[in-house]
Amino acid sequence: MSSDWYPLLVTASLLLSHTHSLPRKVSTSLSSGLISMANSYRTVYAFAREMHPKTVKADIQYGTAGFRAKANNLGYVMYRMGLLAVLRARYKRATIGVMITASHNPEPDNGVKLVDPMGEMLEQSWEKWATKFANVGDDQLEETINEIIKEYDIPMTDRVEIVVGKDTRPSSPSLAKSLTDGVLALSGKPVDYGIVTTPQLHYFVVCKNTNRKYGEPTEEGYYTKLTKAFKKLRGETFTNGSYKNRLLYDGANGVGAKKIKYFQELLGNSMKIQMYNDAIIGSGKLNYMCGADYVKSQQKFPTGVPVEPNTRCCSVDGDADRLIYYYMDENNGFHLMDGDRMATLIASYLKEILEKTELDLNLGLVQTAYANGASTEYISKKLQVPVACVSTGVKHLHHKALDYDIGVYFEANGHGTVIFSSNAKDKLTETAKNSSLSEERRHAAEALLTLIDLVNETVGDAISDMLLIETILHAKGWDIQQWESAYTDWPNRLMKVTVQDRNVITTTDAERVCVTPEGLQAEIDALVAKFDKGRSFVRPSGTEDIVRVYAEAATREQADELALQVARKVHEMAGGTGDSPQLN
Ligand SMILES: CC(=O)N[C@H]1[C@@H](OP(=O)(O)O)O[C@H](CO)[C@@H](O)[C@@H]1O
Ligand SMILES: [Mg+2]
Repeated sequence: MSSDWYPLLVTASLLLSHTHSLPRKVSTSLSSGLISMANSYRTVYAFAREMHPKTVKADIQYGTAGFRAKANNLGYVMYRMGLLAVLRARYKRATIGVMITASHNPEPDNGVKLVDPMGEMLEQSWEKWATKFANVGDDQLEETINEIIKEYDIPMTDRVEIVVGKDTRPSSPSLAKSLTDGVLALSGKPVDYGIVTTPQLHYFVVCKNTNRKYGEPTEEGYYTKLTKAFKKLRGETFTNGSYKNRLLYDGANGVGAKKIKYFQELLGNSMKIQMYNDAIIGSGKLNYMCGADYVKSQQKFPTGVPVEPNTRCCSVDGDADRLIYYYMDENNGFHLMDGDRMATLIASYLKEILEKTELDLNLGLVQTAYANGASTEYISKKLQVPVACVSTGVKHLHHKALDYDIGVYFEANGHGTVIFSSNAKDKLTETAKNSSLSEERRHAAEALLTLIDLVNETVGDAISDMLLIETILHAKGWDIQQWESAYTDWPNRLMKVTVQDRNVITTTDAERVCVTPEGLQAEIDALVAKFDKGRSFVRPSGTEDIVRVYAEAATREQADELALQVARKVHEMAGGTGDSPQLN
């Protein structure tokens, strides 16, 4: 297939996209001169590249969360992702999303990830194309575009929409401009939603690709859908038993702080959310000593939130797709309620309500190897809900959760959601409508249907998850201590090891078994065997240039010691750099 025609479009759209900044007269003569200029398309194409030239020699890799780097190194990557998004959209004949964010990373960083038509992360087989697009020289870009068009036989005539969102980082607007230039260069139609949370962006993409069946593709549509469901489930009584409808909320000085204001307004008295860490009114920096990642990884109370003993608090991360709950007890003891806790609470509640519907729908929970062993044991043995373990990264969890009628998935770091199959939705709708069934069955089905509207099924969504957790605690009449009492976490420790090349570590069995370097797994097994309740695994990070070591054991000291010994083994056998690992 010849694709020699597309530079014509490039010429046209670039001229059009840049004419807005030209004086009217010049602009008109440029537009009318398009055809005669067709032969000089290469110059125009080069002009686009000159505006976004490749500035970094070193290769970067499309990882677990797309590309992440220092923001000032990302302009050309954005431009190229704009090109790729259009190609992907044409191939899928659907709207594709692009989110500009570096999530929980520091403010000077930024990043980009593509969102597939049904809200999934970019399909794995295209990750290598994303990596290739980002790394080829400017002069190979055109050839690379031709190559992908040929490989997938991409129809290049459709006018496709690319939905763009960004977080609050100061670098985001100019990066969005580079991205948009890429979209326009291939005659795509960029739809810029401005500053939104990552899960809002996923929601817009799905709304558009389902012809609005999933909801209205607007911010207002999103707020209305979630708050309406929340209020319906809460009913007229806002407190219940030990449950109080007051929550301290840490917005991480990011988009999560901006957007919670709409919820505060729409929820009225049904839920009192007291927001802290809003950079707009305070002076705090994005994710700095606050936010979900800080709280989870440091196991510390964030700055900027007042310490009130035994009061329920939560933190979201920089793009509001992760959520962590916690509280401080009266002895200043910090208690963390992470993704495993949320997953088990949600799965247990869904199981309860599902039983009342008497429907034959299968419910399952998906975790990664980082899930605390106590949570896995509790949910599989006590609650008898099947648990699957998959590789790190939301795409793996989401994919596995599709195997169930109701699939709950969470990473321990607080990223997760629930997805419902169309079979589940159909059966619930039938049951809710069937007047010959008992009131209890019908009510349970109706409650579950409302709950589906409260959940952002497209991706883990901190605010939607928070409303879901609040709904469940309200229904059970629980305070945060009652929620915590379900099980006791095994002490655990996460460590990082720096090595020359992290890819020398390869794994299998959902990353729980190390395949190379040869002999390392046997060493880990021997170390684990020395510890009571010991468990440990190692894997190369997908977002940082390090190897992660995880260890669990019966006591804190033992967990620390096991992690340290495994980390030292990794350092020794996998080309460690710098000093031998130490506990910090
Ligand atoms: C142990 C851990 O928390 N790993 C995180 C981290 O991935 P790594 O591949 O471990 O760097 O970032 C991912 C993207 O945010 C997230 O999905 C994952 O859970
Ligand atoms: Mg995030």
